[in-house]
Amino acid sequence: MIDEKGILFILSGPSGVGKGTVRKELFNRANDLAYSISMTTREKRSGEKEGIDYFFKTNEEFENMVEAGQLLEYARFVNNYYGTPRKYVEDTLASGKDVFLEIEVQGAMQVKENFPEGVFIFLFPPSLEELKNRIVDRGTESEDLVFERLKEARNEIHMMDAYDYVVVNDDVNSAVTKIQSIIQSEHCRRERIASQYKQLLKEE
Ligand SMILES: Nc1nc2c(ncn2[C@@H]2O[C@H](COP(=O)(O)OP(=O)(O)O)[C@@H](O)[C@H]2O)c(=O)[nH]1
Ligand SMILES: Nc1ncnc2c1ncn2[C@@H]1O[C@H](COP(=O)(O)OP(=O)(O)O)[C@@H](O)[C@H]1O
Repeated sequence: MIDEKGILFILSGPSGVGKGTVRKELFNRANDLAYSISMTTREKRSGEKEGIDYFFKTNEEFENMVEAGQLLEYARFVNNYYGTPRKYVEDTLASGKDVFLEIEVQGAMQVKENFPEGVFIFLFPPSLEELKNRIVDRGTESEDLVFERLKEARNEIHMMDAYDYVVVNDDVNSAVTKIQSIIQSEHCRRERIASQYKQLLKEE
């Protein structure tokens, strides 16, 4: 058995581009990835469940976690906090399993500082018009918040250069297939197969 850590994959991109949709489809297909469930102070949307979609926290609880260093990264996004639990990510990677984060851009940049070996994937909208339609059609935001999120999206798209891969989310299935290919390529790139080969030679 070769002692290998899992790989950290970070899917990011503007709000409304389809990160949640793509991530859910990816997890329908892949059972060898661990999804890191985030903490948030935003209100639970109808149909969302504690510990499945998010861990829902009060501002005070969230700030205490930040203070105690329990978050790998966190960001304020449209008046709410969102953050990734450090221990879950570190323990799961150490156990050899890949971890998948779906987070906004500011947080992804913090992860890049702490985990430069992570694989950063930017989900890109087919167009800004389509991005706006998706946010409006989802119907979870008031008109003001749609405007806020679109403004944020323009800033986020500028950060694209910092990513390892860009995937256009024109069609959910093809975006997920591309992400699965990225995951496969990264495993090959990190020479897990090569190290297994070395192990085999040693055993000869
Ligand atoms: N930095 C950071 N962003 C997160 C985290 N969890 C979710 N997000 C992002 O926060 C943004 C808002 O999430 P949410 O309110 O669920 O809206 P939606 O993803 O646009 O449906 C999205 O871009 C999420 O990807 C996290 O742990 N850290
Ligand atoms: N490839 C796609 N084509 C058309 N609509 C999409 C696609 N991907 C996502 N959507 C829709 O766009 C809206 C925003 O998607 P969501 O996953 O909530 O985005 P995000 O998590 O990035 O904020 C949802 O209504 C979703 O059904």
